[in-house]
Order: sequence, then C-alpha cells, then structure tokens
Amino acid sequence: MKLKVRGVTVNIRIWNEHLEQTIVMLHGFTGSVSTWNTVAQSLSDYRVVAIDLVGHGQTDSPKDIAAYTMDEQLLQLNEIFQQLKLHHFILLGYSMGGRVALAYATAFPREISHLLLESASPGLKSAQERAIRRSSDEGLAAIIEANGLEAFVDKWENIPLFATQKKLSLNAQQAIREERLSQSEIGLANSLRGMGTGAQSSLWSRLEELKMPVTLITGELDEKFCKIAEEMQALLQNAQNVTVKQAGHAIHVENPEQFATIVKDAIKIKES
Ligand SMILES: C=C(O[C@H]1C=C[C@H](C(=O)CCC(=O)O)[C@@H](C(=O)O)[C@@H]1O)C(=O)O
Repeated sequence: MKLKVRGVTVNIRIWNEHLEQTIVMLHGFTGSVSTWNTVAQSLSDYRVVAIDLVGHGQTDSPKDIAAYTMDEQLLQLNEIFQQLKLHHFILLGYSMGGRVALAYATAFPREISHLLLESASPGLKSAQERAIRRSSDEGLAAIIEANGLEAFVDKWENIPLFATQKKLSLNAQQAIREERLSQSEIGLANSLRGMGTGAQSSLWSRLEELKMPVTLITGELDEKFCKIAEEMQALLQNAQNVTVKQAGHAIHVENPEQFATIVKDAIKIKES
C-alpha cells in the first residue's frame, strides 16, 4: 500500500493485517520492505508492518535533501503511524533502520512497547567523528552519482562488514544484490547525506531516558557492533543483549529462523 505523508509517497507492506499486536520493521541502507519477507513468514502471530524509508524501495526519492534528515524521517513515520492508527507497538530496526527506530523511540517513547535494534548504533559521540563520517558518506554519495548504482553496489557488497554474507547461498547473495540494485541513485545518495551515521545527532546521551524494554541483537562476528551493543546496554534501563553465534551484521539474512525466534522470545518480555 502507499500513503502520502509530508509530500512523500511511502510504500508499506503489511503481513497478517487482521491481527492486533503489531511489529513495525525498518530496513537498512540499500534495503526495502523485501528485507523482511522471510522473517515476516515466521511472525504469523503478529501484524507485521514494513516501511520503505525515504529514498529507498518504492518510496519517493525526492531531490530535496530536506526530505532525508532524521528529524524529517521521524515526522514522516509518525504521520504514517497516525494514519494507520498504530499506537504502542513493537518497533524493530536493522542497521540504518535501527538508528531510525532508536531516534523514533527517543522522540515518541509512549508509542513504543518494545524496541528491537539489530546491528544498530546511537550515532557518533563527537562532532569531530561526525564531521569525518559526513565527509566519508559524501564521498560514497558522489561515487553513486558519478559511477552509477551498479558500481556502488559492487563496492558496497564487498565491504568487510558483509564478509560473512559470502557464506550464504548464491541465491541469497543474488537476492540481496538485486534489492540493492533496485534502489535509485538519488535516493541512496541523499539518504547518506541526510541521515547517514555522521549526519544524525548523537543519541548516546538519550539512551538512559528509555523506559521500554530494549532488545539489542548483534552477530558474534560483527565485532564493531557487538562492542556498540555492550556499551548501549550499560546505558539503557531495561535492555537485553543477544549475540548470535557465527553470524555477522545482517542476522535476519544469515539466519532468519533464529532471528525470528529471538524477536518472538524478546517481545514476550513485559514492560515494567
Ligand atoms: C560501514 C559502516 O556503516 C554502514 C553499515 C551499515 C549500515 C546499514 O544500514 C547497512 C545495511 C546493509 O547494507 O545491509 C549503514 C547505516 O547505518 O546507514 C552504515 O552506513 C560502518 O562501519 O559503520
């Protein structure tokens, strides 16, 4: 289905629409609602709502960079949730989608009954780190615009963070590649500029505010994000940290059944 919010037409996919308890799922950079196809099949007791974030999937890729800031993305999401009459729901985000989910939970805490963050960070702590990352992400954006999407995907799918995905079946690897190749160049470039890791504000000082249960999920082989999750857990009031053995950054791709089990077990945890 498509909804128009704040001038952006947003693509949404819903599984088990007749059910009440809702899990909203947000994909990562270069992803889309299709990211969740396999996991959603294992969440048959829940209404699963997947959203193409701005510049991704079948959601608009506006030329105006203002549509891509984290604050604007949160307002787009909040309007979507209001139109869908979603309140006090489970929110799950992967990587970039995890940064968005965390930002949404800090901005609208009463709307979230449980927050699940897969391989996500609260951003970068210092202004210097953010400036360096903005410059790096601008370089990536320029590569997308100068060399085209295929050249970028060739580069992106081979960064060390995704090395574990080389163990996946060729079909699985091809499906991830096709999802990335289905994106728009302007959408990815502006997403990096608008809500890249260096563009967003740091949320590290906001973690202690969150009262809802938080489940952090990382892959054992993704050392960088395991360390981030450990640091986040120490600052959160009500958090569990699940590390998946022999998995990398994208656990939901590498082991969708185990990922779905972790999600189902986590959301049984009642709010305090
Ligand atoms: C490479 C780093 O950061 C990027 C890696 C993961 C994030 C993501 O959403 C990737 C999703 C995917 O391709 O499977 C992405 C983001 O958060 O926007 C980061 O730019 C790194 O070392 O931090």
